[in-house]
Amino acid sequence: MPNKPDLDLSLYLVTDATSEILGDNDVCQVVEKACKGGVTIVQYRDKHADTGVLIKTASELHTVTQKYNVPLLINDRLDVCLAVGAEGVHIGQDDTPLEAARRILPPNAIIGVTASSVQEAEAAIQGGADYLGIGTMFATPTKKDTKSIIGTRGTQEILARCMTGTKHSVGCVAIGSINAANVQRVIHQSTADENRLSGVAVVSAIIAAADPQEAASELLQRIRSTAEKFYISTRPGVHPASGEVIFQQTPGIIEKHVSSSILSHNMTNTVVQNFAANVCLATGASPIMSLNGAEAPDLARLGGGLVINMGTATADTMSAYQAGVKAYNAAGNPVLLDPVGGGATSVRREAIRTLLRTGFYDVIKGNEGEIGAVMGASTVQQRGVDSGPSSSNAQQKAEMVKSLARRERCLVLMTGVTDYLSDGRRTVAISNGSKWLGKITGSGCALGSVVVSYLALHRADKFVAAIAGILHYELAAERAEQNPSCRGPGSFIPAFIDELYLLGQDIKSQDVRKLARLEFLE
Ligand SMILES: Nc1ncnc2c1ncn2[C@@H]1O[C@H](COP(=O)(O)OP(=O)(O)OP(=O)(O)O)[C@@H](O)[C@H]1O
Ligand SMILES: Cc1ncsc1CCO
Repeated sequence: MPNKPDLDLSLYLVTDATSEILGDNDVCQVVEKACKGGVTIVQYRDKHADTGVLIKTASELHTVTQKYNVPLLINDRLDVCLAVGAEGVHIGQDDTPLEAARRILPPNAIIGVTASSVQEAEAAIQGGADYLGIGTMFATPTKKDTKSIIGTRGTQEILARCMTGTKHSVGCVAIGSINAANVQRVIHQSTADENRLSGVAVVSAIIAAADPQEAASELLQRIRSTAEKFYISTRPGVHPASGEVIFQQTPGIIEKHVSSSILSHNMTNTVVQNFAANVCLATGASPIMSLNGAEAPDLARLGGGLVINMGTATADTMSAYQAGVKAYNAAGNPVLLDPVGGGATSVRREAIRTLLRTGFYDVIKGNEGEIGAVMGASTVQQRGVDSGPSSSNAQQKAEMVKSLARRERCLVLMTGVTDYLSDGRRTVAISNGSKWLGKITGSGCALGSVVVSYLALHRADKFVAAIAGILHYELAAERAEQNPSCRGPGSFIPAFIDELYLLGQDIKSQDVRKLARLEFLE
């Protein structure tokens, strides 16, 4: 056995010998294709074959994996590992105990351990496991004896407590029904602060694929692009922009947006379609109001952002939203979720759960009732789409956005007389805007359409991008209110559209620092 290699757990392939998954393919040929596609580690698992067959197959597999410099681990069977000189083993909680395995195998053997709970994970780390296989992520047809389905929340809890990602800890891969469609959200939603998965383990997503090489290569590309999608501000050593820097950057970002024609794809409600499209145009974006899920993949590749606004959701639009978020996640372009009326009915609460399960979001935006509904702990009972009276103070609202931002790994924007925005690290209160925004329908929805195109345009720091979009919107609203033509909500609307456009033209001559009522909160 060579020295223990630096483990690259990015794409971890677990083999399967059953006819439902492997069909009549040869496992060595499938693994070879998968290695060509980029799998970084392979585990040979066959719970039923005789020892002789296991050793023969493991030996053949080892010849393949060595060719690609990929470590081969054997599931459960230390004897097979020793017999073929594989790089290590993976053991479950009911298999050979970790310390026994350590005694039996050579010192450089890789030993991975399955963990379904914080306790199991802590014990495995204490015992010197080289990595953890965390799961079961989702119910999986390849493993009938699934002890516990823990989902992304359970994985996040384990990662948070085990301090993965620090140099004192071990790598972690998630396992259980992970495939190309859900891999990005699995990585994104499992992350707890700096603690994140080192990769994912898959079985049928590669073994049962028509083309295992292509399946592996697509998975690896999605895994790597998701890793890059993490906020720059949370990367160690990168100092997030704050205060002065934001004021300095905002006019330039707004000016760039005004002449960008960046795509703002809206899967929005039937009430605000026209208003939101006009708001987008006035800010310099190019709107498309399309609820056709079938065209989402093409639109997702155009470099813009997507709004999913549940205002007039139906069963049909729900499937369009799901197609939309999947397409934009896959393309790596931003998605904003606006859970309109989320706190009003049980149907909407269920829709939120479905959408959070389907993909991941760069921004979750809503009024207090809606943000409460996403948190699963409503602070106000919504009467329809409006928020309802609030009993939370400023500090509680700031806490709400911050904790949801940390939980969902995204920006959270809670609108109202004062808006609260957080990326889980930085939180600001923005008190610009006009009272008339609260008296017209769709002002929150249209703000979402603007924020998403700012995110698509300014990729360096989503938090700064969102602030630029909010200020463009709210400073224009202030100017519209001051315009003599504005006598109430009706005449406010055309004045507002005008000012969105005009502010874009003269932003460079404005002192944003003076105009913005923006307070940084701890
Ligand atoms: N009284 C107010 N003063 C200043 N700005 C306001 C006021 N009320 C709302 N706004 C602004 O209006 C925008 C929309 O916020 P609001 O909370 O009303 O959204 P919403 O309830 O989701 O709206 P809708 O469902 O009609 O789209 C935000 O930019 C917010 O700051
Ligand atoms: C009034 C209304 N009803 C469903 S969506 C919507 C627009 C504001 O949210």
